[in-house]
Amino acid sequence: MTTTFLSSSQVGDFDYVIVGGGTAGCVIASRLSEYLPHKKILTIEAGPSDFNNDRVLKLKEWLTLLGGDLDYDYGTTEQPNGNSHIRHSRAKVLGGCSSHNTLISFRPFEYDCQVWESMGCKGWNFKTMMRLIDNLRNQIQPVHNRHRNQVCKDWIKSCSTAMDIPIIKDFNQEICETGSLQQGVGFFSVAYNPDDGRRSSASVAYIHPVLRGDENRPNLTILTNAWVSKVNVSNKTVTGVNITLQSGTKLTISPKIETILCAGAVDTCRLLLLSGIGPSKQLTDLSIPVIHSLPGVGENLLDHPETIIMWELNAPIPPQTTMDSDAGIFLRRELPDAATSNTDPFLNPKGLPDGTIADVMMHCYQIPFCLNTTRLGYDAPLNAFCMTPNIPRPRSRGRIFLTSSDPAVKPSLDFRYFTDPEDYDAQTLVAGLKAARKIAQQAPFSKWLKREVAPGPAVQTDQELSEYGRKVAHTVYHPAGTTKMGAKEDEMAVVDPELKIRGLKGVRIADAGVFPSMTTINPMLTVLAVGERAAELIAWEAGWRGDVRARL
Ligand SMILES: Cc1cc2nc3c(=O)[nH]c(=O)nc-3n(C[C@H](O)[C@H](O)[C@H](O)COP(=O)(O)OP(=O)(O)OC[C@H]3O[C@@H](n4cnc5c(N)ncnc54)[C@H](O)[C@@H]3O)c2cc1C
Repeated sequence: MTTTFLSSSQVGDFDYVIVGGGTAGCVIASRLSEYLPHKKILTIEAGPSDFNNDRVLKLKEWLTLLGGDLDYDYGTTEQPNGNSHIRHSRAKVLGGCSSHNTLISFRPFEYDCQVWESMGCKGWNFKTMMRLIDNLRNQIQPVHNRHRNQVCKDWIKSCSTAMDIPIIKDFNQEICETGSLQQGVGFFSVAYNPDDGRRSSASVAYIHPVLRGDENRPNLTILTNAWVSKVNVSNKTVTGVNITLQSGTKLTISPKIETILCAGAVDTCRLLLLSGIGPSKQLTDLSIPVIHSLPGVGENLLDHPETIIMWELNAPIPPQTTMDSDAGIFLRRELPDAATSNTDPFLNPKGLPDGTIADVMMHCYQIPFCLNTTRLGYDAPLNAFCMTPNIPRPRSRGRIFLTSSDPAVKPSLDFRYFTDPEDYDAQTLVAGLKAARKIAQQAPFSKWLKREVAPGPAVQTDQELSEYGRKVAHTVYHPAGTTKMGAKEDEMAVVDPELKIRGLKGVRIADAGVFPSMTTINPMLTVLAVGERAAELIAWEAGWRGDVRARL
């Protein structure tokens, strides 16, 4: 059972404390309680439980959760080259963002792992990542036949013909076999149960079996509706955290062994900064005592920005779907191995060649996904189809920082969208928009289309497309990298390859914040793998020898 109550006599009972019962946090809670049955584990989640809550569990309802009571709903700072109006949804519920996202599931590319290793992330290679992902408990498969509608099928056919690229039956199988995706189109793999349309989120896959009583874990306590406000440090050792229960009661929890921070790429660094762990100048300027100087906290904010092109349809979309975004296309716009000429040493420090792996991606949306187009005056037709070109390996990077020592003030998220000096990011969107138009002219998909709504036929030149594409730019909701993993010599790294915070004992970070660079694809499976890896590393240190391959 989950609980919202903890008594003051229990504060010293636990061996491990996990902050955040989100995507990675649920994996770690489940695995640690399995691997170390004699250790007591406490998971502290700010939001409520998702157990038996169909409002959260029904995947198709995902959009209704955004901006609501289960969303931290972060804004962005002014984005001179992009869109300053983007809202960054982050879930406040057990399962974290895997409880309100679209659960599109991709394995990382071998190239992504090579770049990570080249940045000092020893042991995070493709073989290990594939082993960890093979071990995930989520139910993941390509969109079921019963959820494939005719518009989407026709779109896939037209993508294949117009761009002269293969239809991929199973993207993840392709990644396993070849290490990446080149150009191709197909239905996504999704973590869901096709029989009832419910999520196979981190909480459903890892925690619900315990809550249902199918798995017995007397050593696991899941405290919900409890906010962690501070990480406590003494003599360069994290001694635990301060929390506020739903009742308002404040407690200090002191684990016997370790604290694991899994509050996500925004909230882990928010919590660290408020605790005095981060860039000294920022903290001093805000009169927050510097407990441990770490310049990298909040830097290296990564995301997958996307833009949108929308058509009105001749007829309503047939009802079959998983969550209105069932398929996607991968393209290559740059010459082979173009990444070697990237001049930013922090993005690809060893100049690893990227061959011809995909560098443009588009999701399709079978709904009017018009959050950002209506603001510019475009209409929102009832029957609409959108393509959303995104930048798989973006070159602009931003930062998260505090503007106040008041914990109630949300941190500022400055993504610095489209600020890379080579204009690579904006050009990628332009290439995507042009490809989308080419696909729209191709039967059988073209037969469904009545008119292009946005940007509309008047917008034609590369410059016009770039301007439009950046103005309506949105996020694929993938913030990462703000407490990045890296080598000892990299002073901007926040954690080492064992996920331990530099210079502190008794603490690790395991969430999307540890990504040193962005994965080419949607990150959720990689975050789940970070959770699996963290659990192995922690359990190994405590004497678990369940999988000898777990050693670095
Ligand atoms: C709308 C949306 C759609 C997405 N779609 C996809 C997709 O289809 N495929 C994909 O691969 N990725 C997708 N993503 C991204 C993916 O879901 C995230 O990258 C991933 O889930 C992040 O996991 P995490 O463990 O880092 O953080 P989270 O899952 O966000 O977990 C953090 C947890 O910590 C809790 N927490 C935060 N602060 C505190 C605190 N102070 N005290 C206590 N608890 C706290 C939060 O409530 C939350 O439960 C999407 C994301 C969103 C928002």
